[in-house]
Amino acid sequence: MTLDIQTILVVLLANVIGTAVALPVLMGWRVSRAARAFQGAAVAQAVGWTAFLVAPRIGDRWVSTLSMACLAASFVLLWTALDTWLGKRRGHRLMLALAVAVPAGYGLGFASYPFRVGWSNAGFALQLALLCFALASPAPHASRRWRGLVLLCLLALAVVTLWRGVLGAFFTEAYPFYRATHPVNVAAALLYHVALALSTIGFLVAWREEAERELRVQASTDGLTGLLNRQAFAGRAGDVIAAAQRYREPLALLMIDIDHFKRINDTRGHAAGDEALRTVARALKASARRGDLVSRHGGEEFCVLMTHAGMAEAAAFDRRLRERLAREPDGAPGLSAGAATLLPDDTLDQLVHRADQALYRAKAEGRGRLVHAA
Ligand SMILES: Nc1nc2c(ncn2[C@@H]2O[C@H](COP(=O)(O)OP(=O)(O)OP(=O)(O)O)[C@@H](O)[C@H]2O)c(=O)[nH]1
Repeated sequence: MTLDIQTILVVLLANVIGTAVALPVLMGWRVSRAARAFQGAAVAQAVGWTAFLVAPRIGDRWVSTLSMACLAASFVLLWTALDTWLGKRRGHRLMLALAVAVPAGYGLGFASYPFRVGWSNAGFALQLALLCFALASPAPHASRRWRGLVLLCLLALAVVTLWRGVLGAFFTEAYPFYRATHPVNVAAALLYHVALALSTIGFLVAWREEAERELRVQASTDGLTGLLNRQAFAGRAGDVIAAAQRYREPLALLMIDIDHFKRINDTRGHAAGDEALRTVARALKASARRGDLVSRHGGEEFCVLMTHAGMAEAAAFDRRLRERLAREPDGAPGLSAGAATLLPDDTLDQLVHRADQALYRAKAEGRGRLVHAA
């Protein structure tokens, strides 16, 4: 059986264009930044391949150069998607530099066949290697399966691309034009088919994983302030309390309530009330240490569970919080707070109840203060 490279390339083009059109149709337009970058990469590939395959017919150096620019840009877009899905990746500048250098060198050195083939393929191989590096670098939140699949596809493409570049640059006599039926051309085109299908599946799984992560975050946070919601707080606080009791470590809980919050709503409107809640939430987050749990307990009440902390640390937190709010340029509401420390047999509810009683006393004693539970 002989494989006709012309036919493979036409089918490949149909495949690439079909993928570029199908992705936004299936995924929708209103997707995350990473998913949009992935869709953009598919479009850039489709435009790049179309230009690449029609260029020799028009005999146009600039159409070929445009195709190089599109293909190089598609790798940048894939890198951007990975940078979001996997967490900050290294190599961004090099990726961008290659996306400029590949088409620029190709266009300027177009007259020399060995140079342009060697240059562009070496550049693409390097971009693919950078994508592989991004996939292989640690990413604790992402599944290894889709990363492994995409990594395998891109690594194989990098090897074939480099192989093609070396042949074109240094063994030009033995390596004919990419549309001639040559083993490396057939292998590259077939591999591209498989890699396109498998890596598209891999990227779609990455997108689903992102959506699941987003849902988990939404389910555990308060929409207005971005703090933990009451339910998520209770789940995590239970573990923190159990650990503190096992290792006999001190733990403090602060219940904080905005003073006369109803007045803010009534006099300045609901939007001003919401802004006051966000201001307090920001100050709480900024005043907390790593490991402390900060939640919106409901309405205008907040809760902070401080690890390795007793009454002195709770008082220091309260002071830091008030100082921070006093520095707010647009002013900030007053707060009342109640603090309680963990007893050996406490449950979360008992701890919260004591802090709540202290908060109640703070309100009764005139507001704007911290009261420690007895
Ligand atoms: N803007 C806004 N208001 C809220 C939100 N949740 C609860 N509230 C309002 O918060 C107000 C709480 O009022 P109160 O419980 O009387 O408390 P307060 O006015 O702060 O009085 P003290 O706690 O005694 O100082 C109510 O008017 C609620 O409608 C919210 O998400 N946004």
